[in-house]
Amino acid sequence: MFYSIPSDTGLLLVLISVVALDIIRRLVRSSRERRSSPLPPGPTPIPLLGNVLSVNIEEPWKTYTAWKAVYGQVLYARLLDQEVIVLSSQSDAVELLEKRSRIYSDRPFLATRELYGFGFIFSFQGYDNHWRLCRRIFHQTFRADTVMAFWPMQLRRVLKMIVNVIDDPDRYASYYSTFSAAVALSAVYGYEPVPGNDSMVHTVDDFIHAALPATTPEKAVLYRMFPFLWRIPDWLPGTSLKREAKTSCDCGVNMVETPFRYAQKHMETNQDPTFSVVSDHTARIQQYDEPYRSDYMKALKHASSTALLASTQTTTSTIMVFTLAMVQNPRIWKRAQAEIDAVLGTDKLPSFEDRPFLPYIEAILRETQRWQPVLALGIPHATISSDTYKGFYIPRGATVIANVWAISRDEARYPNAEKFIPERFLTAEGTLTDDNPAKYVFGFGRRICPGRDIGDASVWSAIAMMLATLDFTLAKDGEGKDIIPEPKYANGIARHPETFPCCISPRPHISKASLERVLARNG
Ligand code: HEM
Repeated sequence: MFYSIPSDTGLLLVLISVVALDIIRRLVRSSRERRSSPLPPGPTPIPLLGNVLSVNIEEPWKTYTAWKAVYGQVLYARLLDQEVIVLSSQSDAVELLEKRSRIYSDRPFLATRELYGFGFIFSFQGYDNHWRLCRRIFHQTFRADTVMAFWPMQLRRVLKMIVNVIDDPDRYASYYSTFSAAVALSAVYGYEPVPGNDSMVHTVDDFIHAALPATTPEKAVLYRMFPFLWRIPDWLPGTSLKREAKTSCDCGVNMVETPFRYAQKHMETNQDPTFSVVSDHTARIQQYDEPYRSDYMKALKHASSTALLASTQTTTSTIMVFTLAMVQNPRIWKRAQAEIDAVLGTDKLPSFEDRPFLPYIEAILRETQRWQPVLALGIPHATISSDTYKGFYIPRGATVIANVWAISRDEARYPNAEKFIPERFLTAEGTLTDDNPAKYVFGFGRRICPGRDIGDASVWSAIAMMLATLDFTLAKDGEGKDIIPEPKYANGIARHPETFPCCISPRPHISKASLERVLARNG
């Protein structure tokens, strides 16, 4: 793992010692700060490394969930010098991250953030004025009562996605990505990508691929433990980390600037530009003077590119999870189709006004969010000051993780939690229960996902429209035998099943031509 470290072992030992002393100094300081209350229970740490070697790096949520069984719902671990509090119940997450949000709304230091050009992603930004401004921009365009302006565009983009899937079913996953990127590009920049090979969609993909290695915990640990790696001169052999980081920075700049330039040009040349985050806020910016105007412009660029990134991965991953669940459970999509046909008939496609009358579709959406949460540990928070909770000491600067995976796997609340069972969200009368996973899969408190309303609308429209128009069956091998999908999960920015073989085809009364007619009628 450390093959790219320079061969000067003497220098290396000195530097490791410096890092080790630094860890000891910080641990001594934080233990002095500790008063009478004990830390929450947790696994026994080993000197310096803490519990880092006991964590499943690929799927840390599984380690934390296993620890919950031993140490309880509020536990403490140490990863190198990083103190971590894991909250494995919704009520503790609400109590701390929401009710005490003035303490729990910071983000932990991410060693790879600046190095890999993530500085613009405000999801990782500390709790400061720049974050507040980005958040306000988001809220003004994406709050629950304004996102309805995007509904017609979202329904149109879903239909285009379904037409493409009918045309070329083997590439379904790539059409899901185009759909998610198209909604974000349209809502944020007023840009309508072309299907297949759109250059703007590529700017997002390029950044994700370049930046992905840096999002792995191993890389963050590497840089945290050996910050001098970044200062290795370029001429030394084995400086691939630096090259990787430079590519990521270049792609990041491209992702921030290219769509933004497009949006500005579009506004200059159109009397009536499409409503979007950029058009909305470029108008608002005019009322301010410098230096606030420059701060606002910077925040607008950062909020816009963060929206593009945050929405693309999460939406695609959720639709992938839904598809897997449907292919594995034909009974469920057949029941959903029966509900749609009973409520709407077979001549009409679902729209948002129909949503309250389709509880089974809603239950499928909830179960999709619960069954395989795409952000299994949310995004970690950090404490701004120390705190005491349930008699335990919570240190200042601790990383605080809401373990969404553990919440979704609580057998008392969700019997047979590994199974996909939408009925768990329905009463005996067929109405929805009060349990809504949206209350935990979108995070908590002041950092709760600000794109949740538009994200929810994208996912609902995709699920409802796909169920109304498509059948989901097992693919066949060369001998005509069913291929049972055994999906592997990719744990990148958002967790999702990798593409798996399946057969997605139009329902008997649906054809590509009939959907194209609907699209033509709706512009
Ligand atoms: C559709 C599925 C989505 C899921 C499951 C999801 C989930 C989450 C979660 C768990 C967080 C962390 C919340 C916390 O720290 O407590 C988050 C943050 C965030 N999400 Fe989403 N999200 C989704 C869609 C979107 C969309 C569509 C957008 C943009 C339009 C978006 C933009 C953001 C941003 C900007 C943040 C960072 C907020 C901050 O740090 O203050 N998300 N999301």
